Amino acid sequence: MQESDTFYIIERDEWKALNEHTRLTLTDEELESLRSLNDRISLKDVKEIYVPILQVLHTHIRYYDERQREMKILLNQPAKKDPYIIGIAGSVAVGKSTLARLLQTMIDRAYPNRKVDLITTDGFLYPNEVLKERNILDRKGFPESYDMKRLITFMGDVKSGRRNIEVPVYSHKFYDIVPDEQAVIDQPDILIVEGINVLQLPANEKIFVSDFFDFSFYVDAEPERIEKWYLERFGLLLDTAFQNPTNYYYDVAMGNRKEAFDMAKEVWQDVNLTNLEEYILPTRFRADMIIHKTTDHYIDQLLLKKH
Ligand SMILES: Nc1ncnc2c1ncn2[C@@H]1O[C@H](COP(=O)(O)OP(=O)(O)O)[C@@H](O)[C@H]1O
Ligand SMILES: CC(C)(COP(=O)(O)O)[C@@H](O)C(=O)NCCC(=O)O
Repeated sequence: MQESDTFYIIERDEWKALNEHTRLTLTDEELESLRSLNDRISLKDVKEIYVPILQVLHTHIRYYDERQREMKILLNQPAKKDPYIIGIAGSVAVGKSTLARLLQTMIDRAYPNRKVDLITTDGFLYPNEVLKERNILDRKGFPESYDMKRLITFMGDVKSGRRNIEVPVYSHKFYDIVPDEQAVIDQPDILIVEGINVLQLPANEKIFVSDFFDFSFYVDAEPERIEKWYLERFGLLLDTAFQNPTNYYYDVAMGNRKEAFDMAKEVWQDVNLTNLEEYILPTRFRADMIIHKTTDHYIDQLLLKKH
């Protein structure tokens, strides 16, 4: 196994060998139901990559529980457990939400008595109306397009066990925050927080979102590959959700297909790639684990923080 000062650098073959030591197993039916989350996730990946990831998380969660228990005794505090928070960062279209849903399902299976919730930080984007007012509608996803103060307050509220916390909901279909709709987070035992910005330092705040993370992932790939996945997803949406007359991209879907893809390529180049290079990639080494993907989402290497 190779290593740098801060990371173990583990090639796929070495990583999958770890599965031989893991006590966590999944039945064939469980594996099959995980795949139904995204029919392109291979069962081989679940066995070779995600089960050992779960084992790493399991080790961390066990020590977290133990430390919490001892600290509460030391401080004479009631024996209540603070939620364990997992962050997932990476570019737009790199596969964060797919990983988040997969981990949520797997953790749910591994800890049947714990409540595992998932939120995405796009709910903390300012509504389009505010972005327009500030003249930054074309900067959606950049640091200034998020209400970071609200996100950080949310993180503190979850950690301190507040009940029924309301979180705004973003719709990719409407390309905007959905008015009058809220997701409710109510004292989860484990919370997964997924978003391009979760390892960033907010401009006007003194603390990081990641100060609240107990473990964090960064999903990594070469930008040319991510662009391909972005365009593939765009093509899929052109044929489905965008066909709905209420969709933000309805006119694009009804128009010329080549022009639609030209527009998507421009958005990738000017918005998402620029954001990746300037603001997302620099946060990569803050993660506890970096999952590196190559062609067709094939995971070829994992980096695990040593300390
Ligand atoms: N492990 C994977 N295997 C196959 N396809 C994947 C995988 N992860 C993501 N994808 C596909 O890549 C695209 C982007 O994934 P998504 O999870 O929506 O990314 P993000 O949340 O980072 O924007 C989607 O079309 C998704 O189906
Ligand atoms: C809402 C987002 C900023 C967040 O992306 P996500 O983390 O959900 O992949 C992104 O999907 C987005 O809308 N970017 C703006 C440019 C575009 O239309 O792709």
